[in-house]
Amino acid sequence: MNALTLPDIAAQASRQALPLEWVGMCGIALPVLFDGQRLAATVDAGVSLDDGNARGIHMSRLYLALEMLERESLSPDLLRQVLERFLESHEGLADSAYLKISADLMLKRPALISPLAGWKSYRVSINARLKNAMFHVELKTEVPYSSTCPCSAALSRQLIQQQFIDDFANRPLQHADILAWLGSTNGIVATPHSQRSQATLRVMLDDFLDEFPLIALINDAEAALATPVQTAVKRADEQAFALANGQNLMFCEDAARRLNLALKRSPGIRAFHARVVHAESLHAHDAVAETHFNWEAR
Ligand SMILES: Nc1nc2c(ncn2[C@@H]2O[C@H](COP(=O)(O)OP(=O)(O)OP(=O)(O)O)[C@@H](O)[C@H]2O)c(=O)[nH]1
Repeated sequence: MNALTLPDIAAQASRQALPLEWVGMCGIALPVLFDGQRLAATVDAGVSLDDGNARGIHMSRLYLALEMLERESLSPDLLRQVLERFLESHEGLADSAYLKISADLMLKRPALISPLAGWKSYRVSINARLKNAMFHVELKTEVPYSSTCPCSAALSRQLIQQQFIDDFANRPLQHADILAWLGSTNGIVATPHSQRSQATLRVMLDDFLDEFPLIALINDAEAALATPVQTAVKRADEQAFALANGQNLMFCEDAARRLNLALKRSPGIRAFHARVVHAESLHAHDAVAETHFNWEAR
């Protein structure tokens, strides 16, 4: 054998003629560009191996095609180009191409009242496929928020009413006394439980979008829930957060319905699936709700 001739096992015939649905690489480290940020992403890249007689695909060709993602900002068109490159480099072997990009997107968020701001990190992934010449792209993200139980709030109010009856029985009601009582611990003898909650959103995008509406999706979800977790917080911000929670008491069902309405109004989305998880402080288990729209059509 000539020293320059390298064995090419992938080019050999397969011992067992069998096509494969997905072959590729998972967890490739890649710095990608999105909305002016450089994100440390991990990428899964694959194709179908439709030629059952071929031993293997050419991993390096997929890997090298990913270089395009380093130079240009992520967009539907860029992902489609990468997937087309996957198929061109596997002509006769593969009919379908797949790409998944996962990263943490950092967004700077202002405080509710004070002139402060801080960063929030959102787990995002973009899942694209080119199959039967059809291009599909799905966005996934996770939005953390706070939820206060409406039932617990009602039960607490009832106890506060009972305390009021006990404390003011047979006494004339004086404005100043009531005001002082409202500011005392007796005026809030019971408090409703709240929980750190998370919405996981998956959306299928309309065809021919110029850019990924990821930030709009996160903003729309946070606006609908009205109680996103905060970054920089002074007492004035904490008080505003308490008010926001009190004005937006939510079971997990309420949160799912809010998201359903918001995502239907959000532009560029043709199908979605939302799952909310309220990490209960009443129980050691979670309260969970799911909702979707056009999702079976994916
Ligand atoms: N198909 C396949 N390749 C693997 C696997 N694990 C490692 N590789 C290696 O990935 C490397 C790159 O594969 P190719 O893209 O076919 O490399 P190449 O033959 O030099 O490149 P081309 O000339 O473009 O085909 C090879 O050295 C393979 O041995 C595997 O499970 N499947």
